[in-house]
Amino acid sequence: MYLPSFSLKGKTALVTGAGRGIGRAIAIGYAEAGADVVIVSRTQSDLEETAEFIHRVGTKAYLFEADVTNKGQVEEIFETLDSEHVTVDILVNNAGMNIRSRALDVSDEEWETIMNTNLRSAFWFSQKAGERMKEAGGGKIITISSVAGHVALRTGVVYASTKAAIIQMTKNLALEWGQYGINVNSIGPWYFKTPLTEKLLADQSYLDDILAVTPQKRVGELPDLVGPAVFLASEAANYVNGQTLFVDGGMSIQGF
Ligand SMILES: NC(=O)C1=CN([C@@H]2O[C@H](COP(=O)(O)OP(=O)(O)OC[C@H]3O[C@@H](n4cnc5c(N)ncnc54)[C@H](OP(=O)(O)O)[C@@H]3O)[C@@H](O)[C@H]2O)C=CC1
Ligand SMILES: C[C@H](O)[C@@H]1OC(=O)[C@H](O)[C@@H]1O
Repeated sequence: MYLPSFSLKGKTALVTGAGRGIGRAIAIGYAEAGADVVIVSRTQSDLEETAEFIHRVGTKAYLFEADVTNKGQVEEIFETLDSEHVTVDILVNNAGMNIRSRALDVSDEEWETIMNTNLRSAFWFSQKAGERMKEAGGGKIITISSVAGHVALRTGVVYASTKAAIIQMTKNLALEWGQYGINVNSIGPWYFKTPLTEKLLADQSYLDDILAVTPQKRVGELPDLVGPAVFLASEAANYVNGQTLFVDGGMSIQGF
């Protein structure tokens, strides 16, 4: 039999930033693929909405209202999961944010906030999940980068630096943890309409600029991202490691 399984039945996935946007879509998509889902964000009402979708699909949702930039809260999530004998088979480091300042205007506080949210939190979750996956004999770790980590965008140097660092962190963790059956990969989206980008994409001239450098001439729809996320979390990606999959309508290959 050649076709590996794309099912996530019997697996438990932890998705950070699952209160809305891409994280919510991935969490629901994983539930539709059969997984139970641990969902993390700072807004309980958002988490409850996501959980409602998961329950309708018929799998379990574990809600954690937490700030991923607070190491104590990250540790508490894993301590609670351990105490409830919940094993994280799949980790998606999705939580992220951006403050779109020009380089000369970036404040130290902006640097800290973007770095801690986008990069440091992903490393902390990866360490916690990775040590457990090593004991369990394997797992999947997926971190959401961006085309901004691969090509220069006008959306901020600090954000771009975090997304480029994610691409390299993915390679290094794959190098160290591949021997334990852990697959560590990243997804690099171009623009998708979410609360993070809604205002930008509502500006027609900005949208025209985006479409001008996008071979598929459209921004992403959330199902376009959930498919690759399910693939990388499934057995179908058991020999994919250290890679960044750009889900970008061809934007990152756009030349002239
Ligand atoms: N949308 C796009 O076009 C693109 C997005 N990306 C990346 O995708 C990821 C998701 O983006 P998107 O869905 O658009 O963003 P949204 O702002 O729509 O959602 C972000 C989610 O992360 C949560 N979050 C943010 N900060 C924290 C924190 N400190 N602790 C816990 N949760 C947090 C938010 O919840 P709360 O604020 O309630 O905590 C929310 O649930 C990000 O990493 C982003 O960089 C990459 C390329 C393109
Ligand atoms: C494609 C980028 O990641 C995009 O740029 C932004 O301004 C948003 O932060 C999105 O993440």
